[in-house]
Amino acid sequence: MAKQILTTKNVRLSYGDFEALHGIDLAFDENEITALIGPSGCGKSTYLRCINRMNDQIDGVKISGELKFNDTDIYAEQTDVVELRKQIGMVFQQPNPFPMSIYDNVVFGLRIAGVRDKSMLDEAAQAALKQAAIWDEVKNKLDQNALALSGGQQQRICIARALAVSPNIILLDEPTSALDPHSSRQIETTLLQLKEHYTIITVTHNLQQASRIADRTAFFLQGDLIEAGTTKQIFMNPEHQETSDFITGIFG
Ligand SMILES: Nc1ncnc2c1ncn2[C@@H]1O[C@H](COP(=O)(O)OP(=O)(O)OP(=O)(O)O)[C@@H](O)[C@H]1O
Repeated sequence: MAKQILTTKNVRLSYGDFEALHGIDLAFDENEITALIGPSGCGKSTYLRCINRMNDQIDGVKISGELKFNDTDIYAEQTDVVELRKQIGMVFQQPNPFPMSIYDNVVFGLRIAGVRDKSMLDEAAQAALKQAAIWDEVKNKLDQNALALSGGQQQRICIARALAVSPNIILLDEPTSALDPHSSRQIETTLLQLKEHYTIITVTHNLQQASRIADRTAFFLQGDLIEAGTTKQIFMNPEHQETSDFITGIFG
């Protein structure tokens, strides 16, 4: 039986007086891709950011409920957020490589963690770039500035940067929405390969993308989780009318 790696129970989040999440119960199995879908403003990104405490920095945010990564209580006082983010990495909508070489981008997290050994860094950089399916394109120019790469290549560098610190879970917030169709498909192929080693949670507006890559899909609407299930069930046989309306394009 698949192992649950992350469980969230009754997650509520308010920005000041505005409650953006109304009590989300959702669990994730290891080595699966889950797509979070729903119309704009329904809380997908807010929920995703709760998982590695990226909302903590926002003024006036209140979060309650239980979020557990394996046995770690994500919001417990003693939880080390830097350590948590090593294990739960994140890739954003806009590729955001740092203005430094490809190599320095990929080993950035390892250096922060104190790794200085050159051969360890080299090995980790090569492994992460291979896993992110960009090694062949950059292996001869690792000292080139990452900002000189195309958008799709930059996004795969960002994926490599997230992978280099050996996370368990990778969160992706619309990772392909700023990319052309060819680059998007390359990222999709990469994600499908990565799920062998990682658990992947991705926000997407692209329903075809969700149906192509996700094992499970969760449909959000106005701060509620309407339903979650296998992608096939959500797309072919949803339990709720709102899900069906969204999938068939009646709203959203
Ligand atoms: N920093 C913030 N301060 C106040 N309100 C916010 C903040 N971030 C998001 N919101 C509000 O919370 C609600 C959920 O936003 P969120 O970005 O999570 O939705 P989403 O489903 O990811 O939307 P989209 O698909 O457009 O990215 C929206 O009403 C949004 O305006």
